[in-house]
Amino acid sequence: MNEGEPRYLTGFGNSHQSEAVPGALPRGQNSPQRAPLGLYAEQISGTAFTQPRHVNRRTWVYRITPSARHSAYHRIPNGHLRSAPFTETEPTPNRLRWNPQPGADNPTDFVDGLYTIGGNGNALTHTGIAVHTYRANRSMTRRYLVDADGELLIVPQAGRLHLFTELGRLHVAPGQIALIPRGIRFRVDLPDPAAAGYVCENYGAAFTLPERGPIGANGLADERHFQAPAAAYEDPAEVAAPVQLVQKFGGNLWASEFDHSPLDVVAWHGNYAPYRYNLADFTTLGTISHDHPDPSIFTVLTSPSDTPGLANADFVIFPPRWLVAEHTFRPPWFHRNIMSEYMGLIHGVYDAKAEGFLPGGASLHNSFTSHGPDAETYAKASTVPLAPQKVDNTLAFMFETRWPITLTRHALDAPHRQGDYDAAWDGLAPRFSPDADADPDAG
Ligand SMILES: O=C(O)Cc1cc(O)ccc1O
Ligand SMILES: [Fe+2]
Repeated sequence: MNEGEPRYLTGFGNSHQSEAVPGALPRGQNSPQRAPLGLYAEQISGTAFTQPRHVNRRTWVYRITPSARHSAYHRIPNGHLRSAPFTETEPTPNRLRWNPQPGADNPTDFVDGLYTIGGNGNALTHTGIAVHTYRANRSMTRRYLVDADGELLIVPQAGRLHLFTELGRLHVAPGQIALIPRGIRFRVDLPDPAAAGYVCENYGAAFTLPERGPIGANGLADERHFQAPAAAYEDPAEVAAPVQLVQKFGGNLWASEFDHSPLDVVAWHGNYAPYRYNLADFTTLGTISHDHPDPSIFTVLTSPSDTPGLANADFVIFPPRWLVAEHTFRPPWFHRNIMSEYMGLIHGVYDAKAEGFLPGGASLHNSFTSHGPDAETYAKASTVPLAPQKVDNTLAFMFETRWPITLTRHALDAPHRQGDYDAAWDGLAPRFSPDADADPDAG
């Protein structure tokens, strides 16, 4: 059940059904007196039973051992993992940027390699997000992870990840993303010597696709490009018990010893499932006349809040695209927003930053901090002849969130944080001249 390319089920939020062994899924009902093939039935509810149908998420699993059979959890060290509420540092109005974080020296699996940058909200009241990075150089062996605090949006930057989840296997590479729902158990194998990337731990409402409004029925991310895993389970004969299940709960790591693999689901049906998505499948829209659109046009996934249009978090990408706007300053404009923006770079160069924003690096522009193009980008983009231009070799992303992100102590004091980020805007000298043309670019 463990070899080769995984099989996938198509569609975002679909009600899927999948059997690793034919006949494992009961027909016509969820909980027969005895489930097929000697399996145990269990329901995993990602939403309250009574939430409206369009957001209701639950999956029925048919497993070898009930997940209830395990010993007590005990606390284990959190390493560099931290949770909301974030109180280690004062929220900062400064613009911050980090160089790529050094890789791990010691043997480090995905759990050990989680490193929290910061976040907002509260893990226990299911609001806000945490931003983490990961650096790993070995597979999780006889070890599994489950996060009761939030869902995990994993954005690989270097190295592939093989995710073996309760519901089956997902392979992801840089340029793709994976989402592990809250409460779903998994482990991470590394087919390459090392892996690095970013994680948005979403404490709030599950990520969903944004409304398209006047865009119409197509464009942005399409439901059919999301893939959930087909059922797959670890062969009990191949798992050397005891194994450790690490649970993130209330901001801390806990561990329980299991005498069997927690990945023992032989069949499942429902709509609460992990998925992967290839960012190259995103249909990128932009202006075909003038002016730079707001980046909400690049939203892949959104975690709504109780206020319509105000996201707990948005996952936004800046993929390769054509720029054709006439008489327009084409890169992002100077701006200050109520929303807070954590950005990372998967590869290439980001169009607002000619210098210093590196693949594997990151920036944070908290609520109402002034930012935008650096001096070099401004100088070029305000004078360049405006022929149609392909922005290629680039893939940046943003975790945009409704509340300021408060940093962890280690992220604020990190040696790889750039001390001179403010200098990016130093070269923007005043150019005001009352006698100049009123509107030299008027179209
Ligand atoms: O700050 C950034 O680079 C992200 C961003 C991009 C854009 O095109 C418009 C606004 C915005 O915050
Ligand atoms: Fe911004």
